[in-house]
Amino acid sequence: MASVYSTLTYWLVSHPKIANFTWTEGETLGSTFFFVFFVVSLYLSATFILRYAMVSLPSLGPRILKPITAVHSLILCLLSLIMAVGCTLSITSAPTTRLFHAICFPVDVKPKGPVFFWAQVFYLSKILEFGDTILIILSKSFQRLSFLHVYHHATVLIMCFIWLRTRQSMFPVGIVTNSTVHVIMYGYYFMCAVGCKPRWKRLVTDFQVVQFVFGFGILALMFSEHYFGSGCSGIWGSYFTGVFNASLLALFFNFRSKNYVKKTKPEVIKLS
Ligand SMILES: CC(C)(COP(=O)(O)OP(=O)(O)OC[C@H]1O[C@@H](n2cnc3c(N)ncnc32)[C@H](O)[C@@H]1OP(=O)(O)O)[C@@H](O)C(=O)NCCC(=O)NCCSC(=O)CC(=O)O
Repeated sequence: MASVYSTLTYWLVSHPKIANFTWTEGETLGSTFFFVFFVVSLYLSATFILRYAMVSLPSLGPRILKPITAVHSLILCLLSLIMAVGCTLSITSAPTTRLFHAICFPVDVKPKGPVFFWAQVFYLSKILEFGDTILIILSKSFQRLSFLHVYHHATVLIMCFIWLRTRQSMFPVGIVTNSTVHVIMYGYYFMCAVGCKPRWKRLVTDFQVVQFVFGFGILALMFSEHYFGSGCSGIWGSYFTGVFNASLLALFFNFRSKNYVKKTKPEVIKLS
């Protein structure tokens, strides 16, 4: 057990590429406002154009699409697992006095080291998640191309860029919780794609809702430390995350009530 822990810690935290990672605006891959603007615009316009082009084009068919969808979901499931473990170890293997940094970075924090490395991987993984949208469109499951889906995929990339750009406190906890939820979510999608649709779809949605509620708890802790304690880095980024979190919570409550809450039929009053 100890050797598994030390091997994982070496490959996911202490490896020189991770330990010496520095996020530098304009130098690190995807680290400019232009990049984010370009990628998000490309995503939105490609989604819009493909969506309408596919109306008159034939669907690729499940024999081609299902294996691609399965591989895509499996890759994201495994990548999410690696990010969840990597970021957790990066937080916990730091000296105990720095554990609180997972919630509140000092105001003069430098964007380097393992936690920032995992934030960069997490940020780039959000571009890989755009594949979900392409697969939905190619399969012509247009009812699944919801506002929630497109809004989430586009805005989450902007949020991750802001995390890095503002050295935003709290993002390590965000990476661990979201990656953990995505292990379950992409596991669910993988099983759907290989033809064994799980019965625990509702549980996936509930985990997603819990992560947003939990996010508010952490946000409150961070704000209290920022305004009544020694101060935390990236406070304006935290406001963005808070608003995004609230909008997703509202959209997921709506999704939940539409998908799982049983509709009771109005009682028929018998007139005798
Ligand atoms: C249970 C959910 C995860 C998914 O709900 P859905 O209604 O979309 O689920 P569903 O049962 O229709 O999905 C099954 C279908 O998805 C296909 N499928 C498989 N892999 C996929 C992938 N990587 N992307 C998109 N679709 C995929 C399967 O082949 C199957 O098709 P077939 O039915 O033909 O066999 C839910 O909680 C949810 O998140 N709903 C919002 C919709 C959404 O886009 N979520 C992801 C981004 S939001 C997010 O990610 C928030 C977060 O950060 O936690």
